[in-house]
Amino acid sequence: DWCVFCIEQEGQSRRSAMQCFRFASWEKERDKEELQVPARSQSARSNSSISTDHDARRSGSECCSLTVSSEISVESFGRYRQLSLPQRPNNDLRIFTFQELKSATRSFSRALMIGEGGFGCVYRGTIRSTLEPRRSLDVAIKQLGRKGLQVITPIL
Ligand SMILES: Nc1ncnc2c1ncn2[C@@H]1O[C@H](COP(=O)(O)OP(=O)(O)OP(=O)(O)O)[C@@H](O)[C@H]1O
Repeated sequence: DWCVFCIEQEGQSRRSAMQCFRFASWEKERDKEELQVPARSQSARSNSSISTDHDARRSGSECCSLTVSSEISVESFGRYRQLSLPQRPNNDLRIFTFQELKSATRSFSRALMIGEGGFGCVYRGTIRSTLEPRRSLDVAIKQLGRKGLQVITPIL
């Protein structure tokens, strides 16, 4: 019911932004486990390390990185509510379903694993550009692992 993600721009500092979003259980029931990725916005602009596929097209970079977990329970994350950002229905975030990310990484195939950090494994994936649907974007998708949750605990 929670997703954590970070967005990174190729060629810049790896650790740039990490935020938590809460997803209501009814959304899950409707297969709406979603990951929100900042698109072009004022707030995104103010953080130069956040990458969007619009920006990617402008900069020539086609790489961004996401972190997602499908296994985190409400119980285990309930105490981290203070980290969540309000859902902003009118924002310009791009939303991915968990299913899309799963497909992009061929069910988080080990063959597509490109690295592992303290919070989980990173996979190479391919998603469609919203601006040009026929265009594919290479992305790095990070899946938050249980080890990652253990890392979060002492910080809070
Ligand atoms: N956008 C990316 N493009 C290519 N490889 C990446 C990308 N993001 C991560 N990786 C690979 O995955 C590895 C782990 O990345 P990750 O971001 O998880 O590292 P970390 O910052 O040490 O982890 P954490 O933030 O979880 O502590 C990297 O060392 C790199 O090899």
